[in-house]
Amino acid sequence: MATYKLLLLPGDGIGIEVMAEVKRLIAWMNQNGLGTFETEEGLVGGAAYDDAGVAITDATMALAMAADAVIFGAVGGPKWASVPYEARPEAGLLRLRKDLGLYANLRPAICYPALAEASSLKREVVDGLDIMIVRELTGGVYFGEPKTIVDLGNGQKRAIDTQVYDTFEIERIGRVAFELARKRRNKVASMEKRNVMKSGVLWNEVMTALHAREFPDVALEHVLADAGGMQLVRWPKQFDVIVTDNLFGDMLSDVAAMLTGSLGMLPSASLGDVDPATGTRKSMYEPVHGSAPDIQGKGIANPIAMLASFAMALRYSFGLGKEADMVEQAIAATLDKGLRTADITSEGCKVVGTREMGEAVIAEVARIAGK
Ligand SMILES: NC(=O)C1=CN([C@@H]2O[C@H](COP(=O)(O)OP(=O)(O)OC[C@H]3O[C@@H](n4cnc5c(N)ncnc54)[C@H](O)[C@@H]3O)[C@@H](O)[C@H]2O)C=CC1
Ligand SMILES: CC(C)CC(=O)C(=O)O
Ligand SMILES: [Mg+2]
Repeated sequence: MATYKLLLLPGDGIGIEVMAEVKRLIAWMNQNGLGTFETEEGLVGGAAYDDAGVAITDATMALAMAADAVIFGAVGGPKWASVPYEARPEAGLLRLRKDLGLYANLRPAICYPALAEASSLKREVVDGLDIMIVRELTGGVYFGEPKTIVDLGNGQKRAIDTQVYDTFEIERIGRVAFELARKRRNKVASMEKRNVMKSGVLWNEVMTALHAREFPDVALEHVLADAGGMQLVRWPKQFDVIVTDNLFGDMLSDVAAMLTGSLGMLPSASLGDVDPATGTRKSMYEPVHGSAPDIQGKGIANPIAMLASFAMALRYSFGLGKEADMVEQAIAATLDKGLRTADITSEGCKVVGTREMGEAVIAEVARIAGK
């Protein structure tokens, strides 16, 4: 059995708490012959800033480069509200994404049947929901230059963020979306704002050409991103794959998270190109949520997004699809039994903490694996 090298970056706040449950799962899988994983751990975000004055050190970046996959918790928090902008915790995450070339962020939003009641929307709107948001992750306004605040000298300041997209960036994320759609329900909704943004005009043009040239068998619709947000809460089941830019993808995936019951449910995979020489790709797996300062240290964070992110690592980085299915089935079975963390609780359910939920999921993996 191949040995895989994982770099674990718990980060800050509940990142550390939910990562503890992934560590428990990895240890269990190692002990029970479901995989062979070697783990190393590093600091990122506020934890790295406290230790070394930067949001991620070059040494930790080198470990990330050498790993078969990075498993990331979450960064940030009020403690670091006034650190220099370049050293803010979130800068560590952005550097990992950019330097590892992780341009494709897959954010599946699946509403587990047991959780249809936990959504703020009506059961029939979310029951059976299964959509995939494909967010461009290394371009757009989060990275474009100039990015600055200038003093205008008259008591006013001007903040500048720049939205930049080149054809190749739109094409490669489009390709990821169309290829995923072919394995799903064969539908792509491309979301931009061509009515007010030049980047939206180019996005639309490139997606249309790519579709005609390489993916005419997939249904493509163009949706203005604001209307897309509205449609996501009106009737989300109309969508299969949504492809969009970095900023809109960030926002729309938080919206989609609430369809599934909680931000604590949404996993993600961030992928780079496959290296033709080795057949491998750089990758990082992280929950969609942040460090949740409002609940940190209470032991009540939902570890499911983090555990499901690890399941995505099994599937997308290690070809362990069967094991990934087991973890996902174990999550569903745990929810079916009525166990809930506080963020997804509903009447008649048993509220448990982070650790109890992690242990319950592992117990279900063991049952499914016959161990
Ligand atoms: N990938 C990352 O590391 C991200 C980091 N952040 C950072 O996290 C910090 C807090 O940001 P917020 O806007 O509060 O977003 P957040 O995602 O941390 O929290 C939003 C709300 O969702 C709840 N929540 C999130 N994850 C949960 C979980 N697993 N279980 C139960 N409840 C959960 C929180 O308690 C909070 O009420 C900020 O510094 C922000 O920049 C935000 C988003 C992503
Ligand atoms: C840099 C991150 C904090 C941005 C974000 O919210 C996300 O990627 O989900
Ligand atoms: Mg976000």
